[in-house]
Amino acid sequence: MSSIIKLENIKKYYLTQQLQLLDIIFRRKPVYVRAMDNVSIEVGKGKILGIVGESGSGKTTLGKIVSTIETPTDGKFYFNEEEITRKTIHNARKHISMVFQNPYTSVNPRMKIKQIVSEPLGHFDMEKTKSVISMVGMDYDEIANKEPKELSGGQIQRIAIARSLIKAPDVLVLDEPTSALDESIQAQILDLLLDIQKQSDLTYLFITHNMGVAKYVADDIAVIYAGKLVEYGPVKKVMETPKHPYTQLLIASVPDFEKKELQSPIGDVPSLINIPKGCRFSDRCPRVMDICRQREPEFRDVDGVKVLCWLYG
Ligand SMILES: Nc1ncnc2c1ncn2[C@@H]1O[C@H](COP(=O)(O)OP(=O)(O)OP(=O)(O)O)[C@@H](O)[C@H]1O
Repeated sequence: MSSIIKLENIKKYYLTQQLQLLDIIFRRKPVYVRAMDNVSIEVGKGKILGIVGESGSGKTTLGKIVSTIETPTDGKFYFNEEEITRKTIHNARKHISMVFQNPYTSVNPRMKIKQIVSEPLGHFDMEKTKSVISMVGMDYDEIANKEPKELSGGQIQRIAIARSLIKAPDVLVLDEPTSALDESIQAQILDLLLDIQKQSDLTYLFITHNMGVAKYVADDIAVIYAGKLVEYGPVKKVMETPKHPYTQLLIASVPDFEKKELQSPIGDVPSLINIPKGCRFSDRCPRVMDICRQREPEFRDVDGVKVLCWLYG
């Protein structure tokens, strides 16, 4: 399978504060947030990769790197098997688009809907604007001259999706595209996204904190914890026999008939400034062993799924 997106050992470290003159004089070391550490993933054309993890685990950082909004601190990123460098980034940008979580903050409230949708083109193109607005199930004549405040959250998210499609991208990075919406609307938007993906043979990186949503949409799942990929493989295998204790906790938190709402696993993602020694999940892991607090595990292939856990040697 040839990949359209490939990340190799990607790191993203954010400086917590710019060093001031006094810091330099007193030789204070810069402090970094290690939002992403050695992440490698690969997505085939026309596939959906679900990126799952709790708040603060680094999902948006990964999405921003893939959509070229952020540059990695280290590692390699290939688009259509061509490495992204300063020279090639402009070409990749034309083919990758991102949809953000909050529809109200992702569009300019003072613009008309037709301007919002056509803005990425740099000029107004009525045919293209009409076409993408119809792709998201809306009527151009009805909404073109309206402002965002006249639309519901679900309608604005449809507009944000139309806007992301206007340059006919090959890849969409969808960052929690339904989390800010009412439950009844969430399913409609998920189905719309799946229809568009099939019609246009798009590739999706679908970021979500909800394993249930990932199961519904994705071909493969990448589970991220504290900036590290901890489990990565085909959705069926990951959902049916989750290997990593963190993946098991995430799956247990999905609502079912007894549990009506998504419940966060107990505890918090550790600070990404003072990373704990050994496995980053060891403080919360129900199956922790001595070695987990001493040394970081390495990836193992277990039944076609990559797992970062000492339980598997
Ligand atoms: N520009 C930045 N400067 C400093 N730290 C940042 C920056 N962007 C993200 N971070 C930090 O990186 C870590 C990962 O953040 P990220 O937004 O990628 O996580 P997330 O899994 O998407 O969480 P959420 O679902 O809450 O958005 C967090 O600790 C966050 O505070």
